[in-house]
Amino acid sequence: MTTALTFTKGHGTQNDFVLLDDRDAGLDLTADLVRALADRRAGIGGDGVIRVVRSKDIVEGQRLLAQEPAAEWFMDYRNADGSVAQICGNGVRVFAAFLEQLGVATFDGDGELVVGTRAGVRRVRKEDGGWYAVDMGIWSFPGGQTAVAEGFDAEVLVPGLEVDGNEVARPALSVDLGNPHTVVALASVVDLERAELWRAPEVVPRPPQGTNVELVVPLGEETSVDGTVVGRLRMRVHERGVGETRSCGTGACAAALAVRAWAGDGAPDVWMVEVPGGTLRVTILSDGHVELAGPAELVAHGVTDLVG
Ligand SMILES: N[C@H](CCC[C@H](N)C(=O)O)C(=O)O
Repeated sequence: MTTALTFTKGHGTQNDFVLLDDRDAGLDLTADLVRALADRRAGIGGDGVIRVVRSKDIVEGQRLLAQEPAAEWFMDYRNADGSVAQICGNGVRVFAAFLEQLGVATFDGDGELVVGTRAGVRRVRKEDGGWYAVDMGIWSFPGGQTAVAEGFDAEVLVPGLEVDGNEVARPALSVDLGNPHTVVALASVVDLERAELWRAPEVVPRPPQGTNVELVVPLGEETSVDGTVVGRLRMRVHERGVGETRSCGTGACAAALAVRAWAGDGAPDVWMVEVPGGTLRVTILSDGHVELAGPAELVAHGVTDLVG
């Protein structure tokens, strides 16, 4: 006998998720159940599944409770293929919106909501225009200063961008946002659109835990009304454990960090990242953190018999 399972559907710039309220920690979220929920034909459909659980009720959350301020709620994020990922930037914003809808979001005196993830705690603020801004924490270039100086530490073969029938090994820069990313610059938006991301790009050397691959085209800089120089870039992404998605928050951070590194000194710290599902704002902070801002929408609520 199946037990009905309530769910909420949400997205951040069309990176979409099935959200589950597991405040009583009674759900056994198996990889099979994740795949069934995320299936766009036989299930509800999503790039990922997000479970709301108390930090005290999940091992990865318990270790966070020793930190101040404690994150009462933990975002248990899973990719559509059932794999576990450390962090999901678009997902954190949608998770915060879901907590608000459940009536359990506690923004502190500084207007911050602290949530737990497998990559550590993440701090969320709401902006006047309705966007959520998330401190995505400390980032790094796993290839170190050598990779930054040379501009790359990997190569990527992009499907659909062969030259005279031959695959082209394109230089790429690895970026760690708590989850792995590999960023490739393309010469034009025409190439960006030509890439056939229904096939996985090949990354050399192959990262042992896989990687999210971002294809980027820098679009220049502009000066905003407050005088801030803002960079713009366009991006498509092939996500680890999913395939091509319409957006990737940690991927947008990785893309901005790579493009700024390639642009060298004097490049902007604020980037507007155009993804197929919308636009995100990335702000590279002086304390080694990076901030991701963008919308979060909850679009449906329902009951499913898919309980595994
Ligand atoms: N869509 C997510 C990234 C999921 C990354 C996941 N595919 C992985 O295995 O790291 C985001 O907005 O950051």
